[in-house]
Amino acid sequence: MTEPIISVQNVSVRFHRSRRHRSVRDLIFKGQSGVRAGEFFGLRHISFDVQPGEAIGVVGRNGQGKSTLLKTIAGVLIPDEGRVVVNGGVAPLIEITGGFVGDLTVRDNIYLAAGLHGMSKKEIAASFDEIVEFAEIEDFVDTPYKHLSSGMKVRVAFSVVSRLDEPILLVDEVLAVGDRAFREKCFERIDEMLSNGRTLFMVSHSEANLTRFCSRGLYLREGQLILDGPIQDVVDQYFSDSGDEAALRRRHERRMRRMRKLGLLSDDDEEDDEEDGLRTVV
Ligand SMILES: Nc1ncnc2c1ncn2[C@@H]1O[C@H](COP(=O)(O)OP(=O)(O)OP(=O)(O)O)[C@@H](O)[C@H]1O
Repeated sequence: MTEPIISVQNVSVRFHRSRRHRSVRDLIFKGQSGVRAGEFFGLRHISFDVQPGEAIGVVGRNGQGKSTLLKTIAGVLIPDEGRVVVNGGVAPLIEITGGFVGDLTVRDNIYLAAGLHGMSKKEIAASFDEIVEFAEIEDFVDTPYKHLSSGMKVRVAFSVVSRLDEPILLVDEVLAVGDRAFREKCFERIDEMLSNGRTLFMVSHSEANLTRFCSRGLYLREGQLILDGPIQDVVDQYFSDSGDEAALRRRHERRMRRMRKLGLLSDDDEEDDEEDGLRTVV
């Protein structure tokens, strides 16, 4: 087996319910494990390795630590305990507003975001038209970023980040705000990146997207990794644990079967449901 591209060893992240930042006292006593009053584990004793080229889907109900895990891999969050080793650059499609400055124009933001991720001015200039064209924001390049719609912001972010020549791609569910046609373009871009040997980490609540892109799944509950296995096993376990979501899925499948019977849907349209957006963050 080759060296893992990502190694997460016994990682814990603690959050405080009412405080954004830890106090000096907390930092001094940081070595202690366990939580103090008001604290809780965002991630708790998580361990796994990822081989280059693997595509991993992260599942779990709201607030169970999925984004926190992606942020520790992106290096945005430093774990309180344990170690995250990432052997390669990361293209983080997470927290869309993160790398962008509202008062700067779209043009300046493209240069800024791509530059922050190590692209030279020359490289950005060479890719600029393609980035704008992919995002379909030709008429808005000189508009302040803050005046874009949320869908347009996601387009710009995805277009820039997916252009980065990094071996690891992190995708949170931000693409949910994009429209169907743009989502499909993004999915095709992700397919291309995977076929070029990229390693993918994707957070999604959509079985269709998880099984389309990922071969392995990680299931988080209350910050703990409760299952690491083939994506279909992980998805099945997740849906069968979440009673409401399983019911929703069955209802959706019944509706699809009915529509297919009536000739209103081809097999290819099957996955087109509200859930199939991803959440992207830069
Ligand atoms: N910076 C922070 N400070 C305090 N608590 C936080 C912080 N970031 C996340 N949390 C909390 O940690 C828990 C896990 O959050 P996280 O965003 O990782 O969940 P998630 O699984 O991605 O959820 P969702 O599906 O709703 O996006 C939640 O209870 C959240 O409120």
